[in-house]
Amino acid sequence: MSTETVTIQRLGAQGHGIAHGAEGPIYVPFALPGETVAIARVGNQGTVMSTSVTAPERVTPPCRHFGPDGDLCGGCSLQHLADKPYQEFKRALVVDALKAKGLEPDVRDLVPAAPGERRRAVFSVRKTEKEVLLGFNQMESHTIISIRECPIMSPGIVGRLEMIRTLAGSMAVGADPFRLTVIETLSGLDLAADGLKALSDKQRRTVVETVLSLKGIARVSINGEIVVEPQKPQLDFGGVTVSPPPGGFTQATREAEQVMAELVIAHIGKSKRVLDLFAGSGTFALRLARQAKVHAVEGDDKALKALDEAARRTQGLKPVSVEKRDLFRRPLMPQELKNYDAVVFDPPRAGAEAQTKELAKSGIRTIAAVSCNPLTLARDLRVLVDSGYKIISVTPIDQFLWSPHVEAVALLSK
Ligand SMILES: C[S@@+](CC[C@H](N)C(=O)[O-])C[C@H]1O[C@@H](n2cnc3c(N)ncnc32)[C@H](O)[C@@H]1O
Repeated sequence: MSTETVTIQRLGAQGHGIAHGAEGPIYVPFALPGETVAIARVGNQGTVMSTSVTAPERVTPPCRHFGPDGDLCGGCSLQHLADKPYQEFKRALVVDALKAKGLEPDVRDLVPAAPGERRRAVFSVRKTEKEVLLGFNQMESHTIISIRECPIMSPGIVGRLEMIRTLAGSMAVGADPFRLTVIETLSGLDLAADGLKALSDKQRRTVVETVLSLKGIARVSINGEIVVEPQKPQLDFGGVTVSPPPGGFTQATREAEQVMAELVIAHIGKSKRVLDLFAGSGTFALRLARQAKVHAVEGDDKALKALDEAARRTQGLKPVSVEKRDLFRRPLMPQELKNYDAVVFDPPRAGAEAQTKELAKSGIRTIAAVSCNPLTLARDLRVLVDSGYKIISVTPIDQFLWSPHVEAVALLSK
């Protein structure tokens, strides 16, 4: 370890300050561009010991768990940056990724997120002799910071943290950590635990009794199996009610989902036959089915079943068909793509490389690409642009407040 004084030049993709050292970049978490800081350095990582020049963009973090003045909760990395530069940083993640692939389309302003919007959280849990730790891993560590507040999460989750902690404690087997995904649905909280050892019959009964004694829990599942379900969890996709499978994918905020859906629907316009690829439980497919015939393709059986069931139950939708398919290994081929006028695709972080190569050979005129990873989005858009598609706009959307993650919706046509 060595100590030195550095000036921060810019923010890196993870939201860390970057100083230019003699041997390359030095990454300094919680330091901002323009700040001069004394750091303790190990390799290319610096820890701030003191600050002699403070950036005017620095603000007081709203959460007691944040940063070195808190307990280094790893849930957020950018609470110390003022709104405007924070929003510019997020937009630049998209602009820079596109630029690196030679693309300079019209990138709109970031659609911002507000505190209290997150309806989905993935907690780390561990039961110790003294207490149940429920929170997020400390930055770059396995230590769980047991949270008492969280400004990004919805009041429906934060207001029930103690209840969730009690329930998590009743599920824990030994001292091994596990993951607990909590989604606030219209009918109550949907809790899905993963990575837990099998419960004894007695422990299962305790979990069921605990849930039934509490208010506001819709369902508890463990390793994908429903343990107790006082209410079916329900989500609303543009007026269509869906019961998602345990632990299934859900957009993290309703607000971001709504913006993404509006952009996609407006672009797809009057197209009559629409393909939704990586469809999940139907976030886009079910909304689009109000105006078009939709074929939804997805790799997760249970998500697709939820989509199908919601489509059958809802009056007034155009026909919706579903197909379970691994789109990485078996993308839809140009011959199959002939049947559609428009496509929306919303892949996981790895992107949709195989599928975009086939879309590039198709005659489909209208494409909406939704992405949570600007790097793979840029790679996939490059393929489409090279085959004659024009990017009309790219809209960055903040769904993960104060993290370095950003969503984007790219609209293309040819
Ligand atoms: C980012 S989510 C989007 C889901 C949906 N569009 C939504 O907005 O709720 C990505 C989806 O891709 C699915 N998926 C992941 N890998 C896949 C694959 N190889 N083939 C098909 N679907 C896949 C996941 O199950 C997940 O539902």
